[in-house]
Amino acid sequence: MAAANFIPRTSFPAPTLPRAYFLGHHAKAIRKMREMTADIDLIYEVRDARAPLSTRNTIFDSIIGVKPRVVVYTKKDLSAIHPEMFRAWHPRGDYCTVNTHDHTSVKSLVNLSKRLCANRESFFGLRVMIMGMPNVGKSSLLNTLRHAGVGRRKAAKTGALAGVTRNISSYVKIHEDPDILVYDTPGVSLPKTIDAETMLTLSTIGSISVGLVDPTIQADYLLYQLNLVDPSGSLYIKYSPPTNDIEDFLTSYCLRMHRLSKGGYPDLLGAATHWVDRWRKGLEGRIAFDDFKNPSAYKEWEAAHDERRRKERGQQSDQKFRVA
Ligand SMILES: Nc1nc2c(ncn2[C@@H]2O[C@H](COP(=O)(O)OP(=O)(O)OP(=O)(O)O)[C@@H](O)[C@H]2O)c(=O)[nH]1
Repeated sequence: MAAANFIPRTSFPAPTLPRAYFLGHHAKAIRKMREMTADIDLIYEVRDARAPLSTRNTIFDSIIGVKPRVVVYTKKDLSAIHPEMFRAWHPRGDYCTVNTHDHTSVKSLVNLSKRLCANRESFFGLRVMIMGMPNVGKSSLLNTLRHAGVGRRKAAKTGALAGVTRNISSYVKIHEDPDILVYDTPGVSLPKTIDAETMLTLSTIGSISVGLVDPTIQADYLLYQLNLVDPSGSLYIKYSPPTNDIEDFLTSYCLRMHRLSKGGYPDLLGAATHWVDRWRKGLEGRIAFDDFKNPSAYKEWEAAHDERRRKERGQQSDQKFRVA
């Protein structure tokens, strides 16, 4: 189809998807977090800056209660969301955006933590617990804080796949004078049914287990999102002309990237995995899910978004959904 005539899809047909990703160690972690929070002074609630709403887990609200919390948006180097959006969402300033691969970007988090807990007296120092969905970068954050604060090496194992951390860590000192002690926790997903759009977003950014959602569906959802951002197809033009057809796109991608199977046929599944992974790693540019427009629209959008999800949960038989 000629680029000038190209019209992107305005809705994505809800595919048949698993609507939950809640494992035994998630439930165990929640129980343990509830037990431990009485002795915790501050929570770092970690979300992915590419999908700030989809990686917000409301179960944490009930665990955290009235404890001070800083929302930490990781992967800011991969996110296309304007910093103003985060500022508009957190007018009290109790958040920060970080790239956990950059030690300088976590310093503001330490300063904010000291400020938030300035008037408390404790023999133990400031005790912080990190919480967040799987694969959002919690362990990477801990390691970077430790390196920036006390110059020590990696304390927690990290990995590109969801579910690397399985148990709550013992505390790790990330700052001296005042002492700041941090506990890492396993990524926890939503214990209830997840709406289709959130499930697609979480799987495309890698926050649920590989294999739960077909890579071709992830690639199709990515193509749909990229076409919404730029209908000229510029975000993937080096592989294919603008298209709404994932098979056409993946076939062009295979030819361009020489991804052919033994008989010379395009390896569509391999291409889907490869392309999505390149976006996850930032090799194709920055990306944003959860559809952000401008700061003033943010609050209304968030309310509409939550309402839509509530409705969708009530009408699970719906075959189609629209992105706001
Ligand atoms: N580009 C970029 N990658 C990041 C950032 N933070 C984490 N990552 C990568 O994201 C992946 C997941 O990071 P982890 O720290 O293991 O995530 P986690 O939240 O501890 O994961 P779970 O063990 O599933 O709970 C790793 O490949 C990290 O290198 C970031 O700020 N920028």
